[in-house]
Amino acid sequence: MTTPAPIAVALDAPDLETAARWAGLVTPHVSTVKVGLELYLRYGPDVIASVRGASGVQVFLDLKLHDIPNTVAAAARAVGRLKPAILTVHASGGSAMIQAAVEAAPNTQIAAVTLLTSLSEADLARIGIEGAPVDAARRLAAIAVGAGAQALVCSPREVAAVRAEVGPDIMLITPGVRPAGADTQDQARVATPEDALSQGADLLVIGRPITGSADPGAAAAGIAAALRRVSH
Ligand SMILES: O=c1ccn([C@@H]2O[C@H](COP(=O)(O)O)[C@@H](O)[C@H]2O)c(=O)[nH]1
Repeated sequence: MTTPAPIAVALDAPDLETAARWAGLVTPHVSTVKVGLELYLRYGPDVIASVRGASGVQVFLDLKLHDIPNTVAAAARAVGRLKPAILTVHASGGSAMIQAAVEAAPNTQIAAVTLLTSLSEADLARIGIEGAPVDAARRLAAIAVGAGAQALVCSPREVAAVRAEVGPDIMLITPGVRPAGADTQDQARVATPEDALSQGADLLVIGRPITGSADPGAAAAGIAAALRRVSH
């Protein structure tokens, strides 16, 4: 029996049955399943138990909270009761907001999203984030860790620089992961699973390259095997 790979499969499914089926297929191969806005807004808290299933796989709740500190604290407290292993907030919400989430959900790792991986350098410039994305990612990472975030979400292209900024103890989570030659779809700042891992990511978020496959279990197993080759 091999150790599950450090992959969070994004269960971005249109319905609960599909999400639970995908979770069942991938959990022998991966450490984590991720529930995002699509499922949570449709089904609410029940979705967590459904995808956790009998395997008890770690659940990552990707709600990307972004509001005033009092509101984020209340939201983090509410979902913290569901015991997700990880909950996301936007780092751009600022120190007080991140700290409020950390204090409100003490049994969940708060992961601050630096810059969405769907944004290109040109997109970022249009919203006032000029220059190389890595500079803003590092700045946001430092703010988030200073506010108590135990994890960060960043592009695999920026993960080495973010690691240099925050040190070895912070969990670095990278979406924007595509196997070589795969369609990047709406992702802009991407890398392969092997590169993300070798650049220092602790947990790779992968959705459609697995769930869009005819056999999600086999797709997850294939990427997990490729990652094992990198780490040996
Ligand atoms: O910067 C971010 C933050 C979160 N995500 C989420 O990750 C998955 C990626 O899915 P793919 O199908 O592999 O593109 C998705 O749930 C996003 O909401 C992100 O992509 N980028």
